[in-house]
Amino acid sequence: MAMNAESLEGRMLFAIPKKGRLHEKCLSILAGADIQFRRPNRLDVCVALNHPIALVFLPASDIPSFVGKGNIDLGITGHDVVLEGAMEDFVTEILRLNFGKCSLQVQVPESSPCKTSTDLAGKRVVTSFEVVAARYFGEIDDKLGLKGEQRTKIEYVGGSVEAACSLGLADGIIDLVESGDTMRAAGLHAISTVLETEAVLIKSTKPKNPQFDPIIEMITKRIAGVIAASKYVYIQYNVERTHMEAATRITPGRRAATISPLEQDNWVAVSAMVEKKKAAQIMDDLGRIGAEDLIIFNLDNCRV
Ligand SMILES: Nc1ncnc2c1ncn2[C@@H]1O[C@H](COP(=O)(O)OP(=O)(O)OP(=O)(O)O)[C@@H](O)[C@H]1O
Ligand SMILES: O=P(O)(O)OC[C@H]1O[C@H](OP(=O)(O)OP(=O)(O)O)[C@H](O)[C@@H]1O
Repeated sequence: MAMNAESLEGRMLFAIPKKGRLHEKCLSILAGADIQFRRPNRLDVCVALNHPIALVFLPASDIPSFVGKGNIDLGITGHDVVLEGAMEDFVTEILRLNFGKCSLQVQVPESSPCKTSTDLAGKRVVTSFEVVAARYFGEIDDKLGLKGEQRTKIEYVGGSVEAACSLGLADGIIDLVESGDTMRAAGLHAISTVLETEAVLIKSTKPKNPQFDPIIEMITKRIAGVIAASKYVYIQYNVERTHMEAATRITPGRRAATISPLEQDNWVAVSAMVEKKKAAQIMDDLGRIGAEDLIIFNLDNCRV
């Protein structure tokens, strides 16, 4: 189906990274929020089948400026990408999405004498994040009173940043680190963290189309539910009434734990949402205070 301005009339435009690290997760968020679409091969704009929304598939790095300028109403990208696009005053990060988590770090060869970013000041730094890097080293250079040629030389490369030191192009780099595998394989180590990032849902600070506020709010709530459902599990267990207080200290729930009496005297059933990453530890702790019949349920979706 060819897309024209008419078919987009009255539709809230929602930008999604078209490829790269964030793409797949965004598709599962759209599915979880029940935004249905059929994307014809190679087409970057497609209308949702069940909402007045059009999805626009764009490079993650272009999304902040489109949203910031108001050409697109809503978008998903990385927090790092917002900062690199210098768009933090033009977009509002309405939700953290709990994926695409990594850190932007200053790295040097294992053998480098530079132990801190200050040691690296004045030298050559290669990065794909030239805006963030210039700001970061600009402040250090200012503090050290470095002028002109003495200041840190930031050079942009589009990818394979980790190769720059071994190629003799740089004394250090600024690049994203998740597991650290890329950094270690290149014989580098981190000497400082410039920022922590994760995927974010963004809208314009000054929306051009305020008529879309209600649908943006609805989609935001749905996505928040999808994220919470992936972050939390539901735990249910039985415990003697005398241990109830200790038990609810371990599983206080988001608002409060649900406690129901059991037919068996002096026993209660407790259920509560707990963070998925803490679930194993919580089960150990509950076992220690005598909780029994522990069951963990995954959540498909929720509103919290
Ligand atoms: N290793 C990683 N772990 C987690 N998130 C990451 C990682 N690398 C990148 N990201 C996040 O994904 C965003 C986009 O990174 P990615 O490398 O996929 O983009 P891209 O370079 O625009 O894509 P492509 O290389 O396909 O053009 C980053 O800005 C960051 O927010
Ligand atoms: O710490 P790690 O888990 O190794 O991840 C970090 C790597 O991931 C990203 O690159 P990506 O693999 O997306 O490729 P790119 O260099 O083409 O962006 C980033 O630029 C690092 O190189």
